[in-house]
Amino acid sequence: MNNYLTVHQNGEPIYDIFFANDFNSLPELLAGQGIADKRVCIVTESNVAPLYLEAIENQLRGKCKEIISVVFEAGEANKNLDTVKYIYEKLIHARFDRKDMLIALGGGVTGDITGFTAATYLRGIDFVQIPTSLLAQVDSSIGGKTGVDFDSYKNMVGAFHMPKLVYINVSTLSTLSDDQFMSGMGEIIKHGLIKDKDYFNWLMTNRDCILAKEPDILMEMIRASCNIKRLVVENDPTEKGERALLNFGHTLGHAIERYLDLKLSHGACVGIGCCLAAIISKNNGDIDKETLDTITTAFDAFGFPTLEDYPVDADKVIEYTRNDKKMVGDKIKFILLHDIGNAYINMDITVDDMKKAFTER
Ligand SMILES: NC(=O)c1ccc[n+]([C@@H]2O[C@H](COP(=O)([O-])OP(=O)(O)OC[C@H]3O[C@@H](n4cnc5c(N)ncnc54)[C@H](O)[C@@H]3O)[C@@H](O)[C@H]2O)c1
Ligand SMILES: O=C(O)C(=O)C[C@@H](O)[C@H](O)[C@H](O)COP(=O)(O)O
Ligand SMILES: [Zn+2]
Repeated sequence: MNNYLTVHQNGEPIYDIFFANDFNSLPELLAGQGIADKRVCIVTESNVAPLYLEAIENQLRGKCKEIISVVFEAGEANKNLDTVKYIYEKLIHARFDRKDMLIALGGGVTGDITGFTAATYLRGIDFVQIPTSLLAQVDSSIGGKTGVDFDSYKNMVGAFHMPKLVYINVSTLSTLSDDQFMSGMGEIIKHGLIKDKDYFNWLMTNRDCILAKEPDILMEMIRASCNIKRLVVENDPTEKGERALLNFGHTLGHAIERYLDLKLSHGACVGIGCCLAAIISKNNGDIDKETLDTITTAFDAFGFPTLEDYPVDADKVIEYTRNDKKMVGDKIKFILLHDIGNAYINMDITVDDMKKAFTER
Protein backbone atom coordinates (compact mmCIF):
# COMPACT_ATOMS: atom_id res chain seq x y z
CA MET A 1 0.00 0.00 0.00
CA ASN A 2 1.26 3.52 -0.80
CA ASN A 3 2.26 5.60 2.16
CA TYR A 4 0.43 8.58 0.71
CA LEU A 5 -2.88 9.70 -0.80
CA THR A 6 -3.07 12.41 -3.43
CA VAL A 7 -5.79 15.05 -3.34
CA HIS A 8 -6.91 16.13 -6.80
CA GLN A 9 -8.91 19.06 -8.09
CA ASN A 10 -10.43 19.02 -11.57
CA GLY A 11 -8.45 15.84 -12.21
CA GLU A 12 -5.12 17.53 -11.37
CA PRO A 13 -3.02 16.42 -8.36
CA ILE A 14 -2.92 19.29 -5.86
CA TYR A 15 -1.18 17.89 -2.76
CA ASP A 16 -0.24 14.67 -1.00
CA ILE A 17 -1.26 13.37 2.39
CA PHE A 18 1.80 11.48 3.60
CA PHE A 19 1.61 8.85 6.37
CA ALA A 20 4.62 8.01 8.56
CA ASN A 21 5.73 7.02 12.03
CA ASP A 22 8.46 9.67 12.24
CA PHE A 23 9.50 12.99 10.69
CA ASN A 24 12.38 11.56 8.65
CA SER A 25 10.78 11.96 5.21
CA LEU A 26 9.90 15.62 5.78
CA PRO A 27 13.08 17.18 4.26
CA GLU A 28 12.77 15.14 1.08
CA LEU A 29 9.07 15.95 0.65
CA LEU A 30 9.65 19.63 1.32
CA ALA A 31 12.58 19.66 -1.10
CA GLY A 32 9.93 18.81 -3.69
CA GLN A 33 8.22 22.07 -2.67
CA GLY A 34 11.35 24.09 -3.44
CA ILE A 35 12.15 24.68 0.20
CA ALA A 36 15.87 25.31 -0.50
CA ASP A 37 14.98 28.81 -1.73
CA LYS A 38 12.44 29.59 0.97
CA ARG A 39 12.29 31.03 4.44
CA VAL A 40 10.13 28.81 6.61
CA CYS A 41 8.05 29.85 9.61
CA ILE A 42 6.89 27.01 11.85
CA VAL A 43 3.67 28.07 13.59
CA THR A 44 2.87 26.06 16.69
CA GLU A 45 1.44 26.43 20.18
CA SER A 46 2.50 26.19 23.79
CA ASN A 47 1.63 22.49 24.32
CA VAL A 48 3.02 21.14 21.06
CA ALA A 49 6.19 23.28 20.84
CA PRO A 50 8.03 21.55 23.72
CA LEU A 51 7.14 18.15 22.24
CA TYR A 52 7.88 18.47 18.52
CA LEU A 53 9.24 21.87 17.46
CA GLU A 54 12.88 20.93 17.93
CA ALA A 55 12.43 17.69 15.97
CA ILE A 56 11.04 19.63 13.00
CA GLU A 57 13.75 22.30 13.24
CA ASN A 58 16.40 19.56 13.28
CA GLN A 59 14.90 17.99 10.16
CA LEU A 60 14.88 21.29 8.27
CA ARG A 61 18.13 22.89 9.43
CA GLY A 62 20.38 23.57 6.44
CA LYS A 63 17.62 22.55 4.01
CA CYS A 64 15.97 25.99 3.64
CA LYS A 65 17.09 29.65 3.56
CA GLU A 66 16.05 30.40 7.13
CA ILE A 67 13.82 28.89 9.82
CA ILE A 68 11.85 30.93 12.31
CA SER A 69 9.09 29.81 14.66
CA VAL A 70 6.07 31.43 16.24
CA VAL A 71 4.54 29.90 19.36
CA PHE A 72 1.08 31.03 20.51
CA GLU A 73 -0.87 30.05 23.62
CA ALA A 74 -2.69 26.72 23.00
CA GLY A 75 -6.47 26.49 22.89
CA GLU A 76 -9.58 27.31 20.88
CA ALA A 77 -9.91 30.61 22.78
CA ASN A 78 -6.83 31.78 20.84
CA LYS A 79 -8.16 30.81 17.41
CA ASN A 80 -8.80 34.46 16.67
CA LEU A 81 -7.58 37.46 14.70
CA ASP A 82 -5.26 38.56 17.53
CA THR A 83 -3.17 35.42 17.01
CA VAL A 84 -3.21 35.96 13.25
CA LYS A 85 -1.99 39.54 13.81
CA TYR A 86 0.78 38.24 16.08
CA ILE A 87 1.96 35.90 13.30
CA TYR A 88 1.71 38.64 10.61
CA GLU A 89 3.96 40.82 12.80
CA LYS A 90 6.57 38.07 13.09
CA LEU A 91 6.48 37.47 9.32
CA ILE A 92 6.82 41.16 8.49
CA HIS A 93 9.64 41.53 10.99
CA ALA A 94 11.49 38.57 9.40
CA ARG A 95 10.77 40.03 5.92
CA PHE A 96 8.87 37.00 4.67
CA ASP A 97 7.95 37.39 1.01
CA ARG A 98 5.57 35.72 -1.40
CA LYS A 99 7.71 32.67 -2.06
CA ASP A 100 8.26 31.85 1.61
CA MET A 101 6.30 29.21 3.49
CA LEU A 102 4.41 28.54 6.72
CA ILE A 103 4.29 25.18 8.47
CA ALA A 104 1.38 24.43 10.82
CA LEU A 105 2.63 22.12 13.58
CA GLY A 106 -0.17 21.12 15.94
CA GLY A 107 -3.86 20.37 16.16
CA GLY A 108 -6.79 21.82 14.27
CA VAL A 109 -6.52 25.17 16.01
CA THR A 110 -2.95 25.60 14.75
CA GLY A 111 -3.86 24.34 11.27
CA ASP A 112 -6.86 26.66 10.92
CA ILE A 113 -4.95 29.73 12.15
CA THR A 114 -1.81 29.02 10.12
CA GLY A 115 -3.78 28.23 6.97
CA PHE A 116 -5.72 31.49 7.30
CA THR A 117 -2.54 33.47 7.90
CA ALA A 118 -1.01 31.84 4.82
CA ALA A 119 -4.15 32.58 2.79
CA THR A 120 -4.06 36.29 3.63
CA TYR A 121 -0.42 37.28 4.19
CA LEU A 122 0.72 39.10 1.01
CA ARG A 123 -2.55 37.83 -0.57
CA GLY A 124 -1.51 34.23 -0.11
CA ILE A 125 1.65 32.21 0.49
CA ASP A 126 2.27 28.46 0.64
CA PHE A 127 1.70 26.40 3.75
CA VAL A 128 2.18 22.83 4.89
CA GLN A 129 0.19 20.93 7.51
CA ILE A 130 1.92 18.76 10.12
CA PRO A 131 -1.10 17.72 12.18
CA THR A 132 -0.38 16.29 15.63
CA SER A 133 -3.86 15.68 17.09
CA LEU A 134 -6.06 12.80 15.93
CA LEU A 135 -8.72 15.28 14.85
CA ALA A 136 -6.26 17.26 12.76
CA GLN A 137 -4.78 14.09 11.21
CA VAL A 138 -8.13 12.81 9.97
CA ASP A 139 -10.05 15.99 9.29
CA SER A 140 -8.87 19.57 9.73
CA SER A 141 -5.53 19.29 7.90
CA ILE A 142 -7.27 18.15 4.71
CA GLY A 143 -9.44 20.18 2.37
CA GLY A 144 -8.18 23.72 2.79
CA LYS A 145 -10.85 25.13 5.12
CA THR A 146 -8.91 27.70 7.13
CA GLY A 147 -10.11 30.39 9.50
CA VAL A 148 -10.65 31.74 12.97
CA ASP A 149 -13.49 32.34 15.39
CA PHE A 150 -14.85 35.88 15.71
CA ASP A 151 -16.28 36.97 19.05
CA SER A 152 -17.94 33.70 20.02
CA TYR A 153 -18.92 32.74 16.46
CA LYS A 154 -17.14 29.59 15.25
CA ASN A 155 -15.03 29.82 12.09
CA MET A 156 -16.75 33.08 11.14
CA VAL A 157 -13.76 34.53 9.26
CA GLY A 158 -11.85 32.31 6.88
CA ALA A 159 -10.75 31.29 3.43
CA PHE A 160 -10.30 28.19 1.35
CA HIS A 161 -6.55 27.77 0.92
CA MET A 162 -5.09 24.38 0.07
CA PRO A 163 -1.91 23.14 1.79
CA LYS A 164 1.05 22.07 -0.34
CA LEU A 165 1.53 18.92 1.75
CA VAL A 166 -0.07 17.18 4.71
CA TYR A 167 2.54 15.22 6.68
CA ILE A 168 0.99 12.86 9.23
CA ASN A 169 3.37 11.37 11.79
CA VAL A 170 1.01 9.01 13.60
CA SER A 171 3.50 8.49 16.44
CA THR A 172 2.76 12.02 17.70
CA LEU A 173 -0.52 10.60 19.01
CA SER A 174 1.43 8.87 21.80
CA THR A 175 1.50 12.19 23.70
CA LEU A 176 -2.15 13.10 23.06
CA SER A 177 -4.56 12.92 26.00
CA ASP A 178 -7.40 10.38 25.97
CA ASP A 179 -9.93 13.25 25.89
CA GLN A 180 -8.34 14.69 22.76
CA PHE A 181 -8.14 11.22 21.23
CA MET A 182 -11.89 10.89 21.80
CA SER A 183 -12.40 14.29 20.17
CA GLY A 184 -10.76 12.97 17.01
CA MET A 185 -12.97 9.88 17.16
CA GLY A 186 -15.97 12.25 16.86
CA GLU A 187 -14.98 13.22 13.32
CA ILE A 188 -13.92 9.64 12.51
CA ILE A 189 -17.29 8.16 13.51
CA LYS A 190 -18.89 11.03 11.56
CA HIS A 191 -16.99 9.92 8.44
CA GLY A 192 -18.46 6.43 8.76
CA LEU A 193 -21.94 7.81 9.42
CA ILE A 194 -22.02 10.08 6.38
CA LYS A 195 -20.22 7.96 3.80
CA ASP A 196 -19.27 4.41 4.69
CA LYS A 197 -21.30 1.87 6.69
CA ASP A 198 -18.56 -0.80 6.42
CA TYR A 199 -16.06 1.64 7.93
CA PHE A 200 -18.52 2.47 10.74
CA ASN A 201 -18.89 -1.26 11.47
CA TRP A 202 -15.09 -1.72 11.27
CA LEU A 203 -14.68 1.00 13.92
CA MET A 204 -17.05 -0.85 16.23
CA THR A 205 -15.41 -4.23 15.59
CA ASN A 206 -11.95 -2.79 16.28
CA ARG A 207 -12.98 -0.57 19.16
CA ASP A 208 -10.72 -2.22 21.75
CA CYS A 209 -7.61 -2.09 19.52
CA ILE A 210 -8.37 1.54 18.61
CA LEU A 211 -8.74 2.53 22.26
CA ALA A 212 -5.55 0.59 23.04
CA LYS A 213 -3.95 2.77 20.30
CA GLU A 214 -2.43 -0.21 18.49
CA PRO A 215 -0.15 1.41 15.88
CA ASP A 216 -1.25 -0.66 12.85
CA ILE A 217 -4.93 -0.16 13.61
CA LEU A 218 -4.45 3.57 14.13
CA MET A 219 -2.63 3.87 10.81
CA GLU A 220 -5.39 1.95 9.01
CA MET A 221 -8.12 4.06 10.63
CA ILE A 222 -6.39 7.41 9.96
CA ARG A 223 -5.76 6.48 6.35
CA ALA A 224 -9.37 5.35 5.85
CA SER A 225 -10.77 8.55 7.35
CA CYS A 226 -8.40 10.72 5.31
CA ASN A 227 -9.57 8.90 2.22
CA ILE A 228 -13.25 9.59 2.97
CA LYS A 229 -12.50 13.27 3.53
CA ARG A 230 -10.31 13.37 0.41
CA LEU A 231 -13.08 12.01 -1.80
CA VAL A 232 -15.60 14.55 -0.51
CA VAL A 233 -13.34 17.59 -0.85
CA GLU A 234 -12.13 16.52 -4.29
CA ASN A 235 -15.72 16.50 -5.52
CA ASP A 236 -16.60 19.81 -3.91
CA PRO A 237 -13.58 21.81 -2.67
CA THR A 238 -15.49 25.00 -1.82
CA GLU A 239 -18.69 23.52 -0.36
CA LYS A 240 -21.14 24.24 -3.13
CA GLY A 241 -22.88 20.92 -2.46
CA GLU A 242 -21.67 17.56 -1.18
CA ARG A 243 -18.99 18.98 1.14
CA ALA A 244 -21.78 20.21 3.43
CA LEU A 245 -22.23 16.54 4.44
CA LEU A 246 -18.98 16.87 6.44
CA ASN A 247 -20.97 19.21 8.64
CA PHE A 248 -23.08 16.33 9.98
CA GLY A 249 -23.41 16.87 13.74
CA HIS A 250 -21.93 20.37 13.49
CA THR A 251 -25.04 22.59 13.39
CA LEU A 252 -25.99 21.69 16.95
CA GLY A 253 -22.40 20.64 17.78
CA HIS A 254 -20.98 24.12 17.09
CA ALA A 255 -23.90 25.69 19.00
CA ILE A 256 -23.23 23.40 22.02
CA GLU A 257 -19.49 24.15 21.81
CA ARG A 258 -20.38 27.85 22.06
CA TYR A 259 -23.04 27.35 24.76
CA LEU A 260 -20.57 25.39 26.91
CA ASP A 261 -18.05 28.17 26.40
CA LEU A 262 -15.48 25.72 24.94
CA LYS A 263 -15.53 23.53 28.08
CA LEU A 264 -15.94 20.50 25.80
CA SER A 265 -13.68 19.71 22.84
CA HIS A 266 -14.86 20.26 19.26
CA GLY A 267 -15.06 16.51 18.57
CA ALA A 268 -16.98 15.78 21.79
CA CYS A 269 -19.55 18.46 20.82
CA VAL A 270 -19.69 17.00 17.30
CA GLY A 271 -20.41 13.60 18.88
CA ILE A 272 -23.36 15.03 20.82
CA GLY A 273 -24.44 16.91 17.68
CA CYS A 274 -24.32 13.66 15.63
CA CYS A 275 -26.58 11.91 18.15
CA LEU A 276 -29.05 14.83 18.05
CA ALA A 277 -29.00 14.84 14.23
CA ALA A 278 -29.63 11.08 14.30
CA ILE A 279 -32.64 11.64 16.58
CA ILE A 280 -33.97 14.24 14.12
CA SER A 281 -33.39 11.72 11.29
CA LYS A 282 -35.44 9.16 13.26
CA ASN A 283 -38.21 11.64 14.08
CA ASN A 284 -38.24 12.60 10.39
CA GLY A 285 -38.87 8.96 9.42
CA ASP A 286 -35.46 8.54 7.72
CA ILE A 287 -33.95 5.96 10.07
CA ASP A 288 -35.56 3.51 12.49
CA LYS A 289 -35.09 3.30 16.26
CA GLU A 290 -32.65 0.39 15.91
CA THR A 291 -30.34 2.45 13.67
CA LEU A 292 -30.54 5.38 16.08
CA ASP A 293 -29.59 3.07 18.95
CA THR A 294 -26.65 1.70 16.93
CA ILE A 295 -25.39 5.25 16.44
CA THR A 296 -25.73 6.35 20.08
CA THR A 297 -24.15 3.05 21.21
CA ALA A 298 -21.12 3.80 19.01
CA PHE A 299 -20.49 7.18 20.64
CA ASP A 300 -21.05 5.61 24.04
CA ALA A 301 -18.56 2.84 23.23
CA PHE A 302 -15.86 5.44 22.51
CA GLY A 303 -16.54 7.24 25.79
CA PHE A 304 -18.40 10.29 24.51
CA PRO A 305 -20.22 12.52 26.99
CA THR A 306 -23.95 13.09 26.61
CA LEU A 307 -26.33 15.91 27.40
CA GLU A 308 -26.96 14.18 30.73
CA ASP A 309 -23.33 14.94 31.58
CA TYR A 310 -23.51 18.45 30.11
CA PRO A 311 -27.07 19.79 30.48
CA VAL A 312 -27.84 22.68 28.13
CA ASP A 313 -30.65 25.18 27.63
CA ALA A 314 -32.05 23.82 24.35
CA ASP A 315 -33.66 27.15 23.38
CA LYS A 316 -30.37 28.99 23.76
CA VAL A 317 -28.46 26.33 21.81
CA ILE A 318 -31.05 26.46 19.02
CA GLU A 319 -30.85 30.25 18.99
CA TYR A 320 -27.09 29.94 18.39
CA THR A 321 -27.75 27.82 15.29
CA ARG A 322 -29.22 30.96 13.67
CA ASN A 323 -25.65 32.19 13.22
CA ASP A 324 -24.68 28.97 11.46
CA LYS A 325 -22.93 29.52 8.15
CA LYS A 326 -25.25 26.93 6.66
CA MET A 327 -28.30 29.22 7.02
CA VAL A 328 -29.88 29.93 3.64
CA GLY A 329 -32.23 32.85 4.25
CA ASP A 330 -34.48 31.69 7.08
CA LYS A 331 -33.80 28.00 6.47
CA ILE A 332 -31.05 25.92 7.98
CA LYS A 333 -29.11 23.48 5.81
CA PHE A 334 -29.33 20.47 8.13
CA ILE A 335 -27.46 17.23 7.47
CA LEU A 336 -29.48 14.09 8.20
CA LEU A 337 -29.08 10.37 7.54
CA HIS A 338 -31.09 8.08 5.27
CA ASP A 339 -29.01 5.31 6.80
CA ILE A 340 -25.59 4.78 8.36
CA GLY A 341 -23.20 5.68 5.53
CA ASN A 342 -25.77 7.72 3.63
CA ALA A 343 -26.15 11.37 4.60
CA TYR A 344 -28.20 14.03 2.83
CA ILE A 345 -29.02 17.74 3.05
CA ASN A 346 -32.46 18.63 4.46
CA MET A 347 -33.70 22.23 4.16
CA ASP A 348 -36.96 21.71 6.09
CA ILE A 349 -35.83 21.19 9.65
CA THR A 350 -37.64 23.58 11.97
CA VAL A 351 -36.87 24.94 15.43
CA ASP A 352 -39.54 22.54 16.76
CA ASP A 353 -37.79 19.57 15.11
CA MET A 354 -34.54 20.58 16.81
CA LYS A 355 -36.27 21.18 20.12
CA LYS A 356 -37.92 17.76 20.01
CA ALA A 357 -34.49 16.13 19.63
CA PHE A 358 -33.50 17.47 23.05
CA THR A 359 -36.61 16.16 24.75
CA GLU A 360 -38.02 13.19 22.83
CA ARG A 361 -35.83 10.35 21.78
N1 LIG B 1 -10.48 23.14 8.86
C1 LIG B 1 -11.23 22.06 9.02
O1 LIG B 1 -11.64 21.41 8.05
C2 LIG B 1 -11.57 21.61 10.40
C3 LIG B 1 -12.11 20.33 10.60
C4 LIG B 1 -12.38 19.91 11.89
C5 LIG B 1 -12.10 20.75 12.96
N2 LIG B 1 -11.58 21.99 12.74
C6 LIG B 1 -11.21 22.85 13.85
O2 LIG B 1 -10.12 22.21 14.52
C7 LIG B 1 -10.13 22.58 15.89
C8 LIG B 1 -10.06 21.35 16.75
O3 LIG B 1 -8.85 20.70 16.47
P1 LIG B 1 -8.10 19.91 17.62
O4 LIG B 1 -9.03 19.01 18.31
O5 LIG B 1 -6.86 19.36 17.06
O6 LIG B 1 -7.80 21.10 18.64
P2 LIG B 1 -6.41 21.72 19.18
O7 LIG B 1 -5.56 22.18 18.09
O8 LIG B 1 -6.79 22.70 20.24
O9 LIG B 1 -5.71 20.47 19.86
C9 LIG B 1 -6.35 19.84 20.94
C10 LIG B 1 -5.42 19.78 22.17
O10 LIG B 1 -4.45 18.79 21.93
C11 LIG B 1 -3.13 19.33 22.14
N3 LIG B 1 -2.25 18.59 21.23
C12 LIG B 1 -2.25 18.56 19.88
N4 LIG B 1 -1.40 17.63 19.44
C13 LIG B 1 -0.84 17.06 20.52
C14 LIG B 1 0.09 16.00 20.72
N5 LIG B 1 0.59 15.31 19.70
N6 LIG B 1 0.45 15.70 21.98
C15 LIG B 1 -0.09 16.36 23.04
N7 LIG B 1 -1.00 17.34 22.92
C16 LIG B 1 -1.37 17.67 21.68
C17 LIG B 1 -3.27 20.79 21.86
O11 LIG B 1 -2.26 21.54 22.49
C18 LIG B 1 -4.66 21.08 22.44
O12 LIG B 1 -4.56 21.25 23.84
C19 LIG B 1 -11.41 23.38 16.11
O13 LIG B 1 -11.08 24.74 16.09
C20 LIG B 1 -12.25 23.03 14.91
O14 LIG B 1 -13.17 24.05 14.60
C21 LIG B 1 -11.31 22.42 11.48
O1 LIG C 1 -14.07 20.19 5.99
C1 LIG C 1 -15.26 20.46 6.13
O2 LIG C 1 -15.94 20.91 5.19
C2 LIG C 1 -15.93 20.28 7.41
O3 LIG C 1 -17.08 20.69 7.57
C3 LIG C 1 -15.18 19.58 8.52
C4 LIG C 1 -15.68 19.91 9.90
O4 LIG C 1 -15.33 18.80 10.72
C5 LIG C 1 -15.00 21.13 10.50
O5 LIG C 1 -15.34 21.26 11.86
C6 LIG C 1 -15.22 22.44 9.77
O6 LIG C 1 -14.33 23.42 10.26
C7 LIG C 1 -16.60 23.01 9.93
O7 LIG C 1 -16.74 24.00 8.98
P1 LIG C 1 -17.76 25.21 9.11
O8 LIG C 1 -17.77 25.78 7.75
O9 LIG C 1 -19.08 24.64 9.54
O10 LIG C 1 -17.22 26.12 10.14
ZN1 LIG D 1 -15.54 19.35 12.82
